[in-house]
Amino acid sequence: MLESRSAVLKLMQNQACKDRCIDRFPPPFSRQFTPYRQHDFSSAVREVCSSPRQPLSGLKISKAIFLGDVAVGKTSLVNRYCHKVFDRNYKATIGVDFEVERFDIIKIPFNLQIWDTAGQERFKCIASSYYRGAQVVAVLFDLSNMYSLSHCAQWLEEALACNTLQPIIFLIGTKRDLLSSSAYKHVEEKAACLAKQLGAEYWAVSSRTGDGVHELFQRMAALAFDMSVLRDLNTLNTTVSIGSQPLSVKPTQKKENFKCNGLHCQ
Ligand SMILES: Nc1nc2c(ncn2[C@@H]2O[C@H](COP(=O)(O)OP(=O)(O)OP(=O)(O)O)[C@@H](O)[C@H]2O)c(=O)[nH]1
Repeated sequence: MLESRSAVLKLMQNQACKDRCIDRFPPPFSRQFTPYRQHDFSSAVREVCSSPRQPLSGLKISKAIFLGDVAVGKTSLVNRYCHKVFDRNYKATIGVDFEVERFDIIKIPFNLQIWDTAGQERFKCIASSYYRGAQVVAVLFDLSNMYSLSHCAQWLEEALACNTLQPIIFLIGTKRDLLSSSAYKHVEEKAACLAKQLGAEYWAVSSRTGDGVHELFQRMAALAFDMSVLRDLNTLNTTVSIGSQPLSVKPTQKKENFKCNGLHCQ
């Protein structure tokens, strides 16, 4: 009995490790809908992380903020990923909620702080006081509510106004399960165009079914980690010596425009 219980525990631990250990760079939702075109961690990051004398100090932490209109599904997305649950009932977030997810990225411990903010106008000034220092800005909209898409630029503008360094930006369509394939395609065209204008990576997910959720967070963590290590290296020096080989540090994340697939962006 005890043996089988510890076997189950071990299995669960292995699964948790598999979920949170990232060695390969996770792909975007679509290669067309991202300004982040790299296929792997930056070579400087791989090199410094595999060195026994890696100069990175302390635990790596990045802050991700989740923004968007009321009831678009911010809390549901965070809860689906962090606690593997989905609640049909709506409970408004008051101010902000906070979660920390621990990853092992190319064998380096990394914490992603997830700040789930309130969409309701009356809590906005509390929520916006948490925007500062975000390395990731995730703007969410409800795929079944085009109004929520039209407010995304405003949400992003407010987040960027509080941050001096350029964050990694995601535009995330939620509640994918509520749309038929053809209805979804129509929304995707508009959302992908907006993502391009905002310099954001586009994703569509469902917290109810879990579709795309794990992949999204893996991608978010990997991009945030890569950027964070590059920034550390830049601050340490523009050149870090590993053994006798000097390691050149590239500038932070290069952003490129992505194809809009022949669509008209309005
Ligand atoms: N069908 C479906 N419903 C969803 C999904 N995600 C969220 N919901 C529902 O949408 C409603 C709002 O979800 P929340 O996660 O509370 O929304 P929120 O953006 O955190 O809301 P605020 O805290 O007020 O800003 C709830 O009733 C959820 O059950 C989804 O993927 N599919």
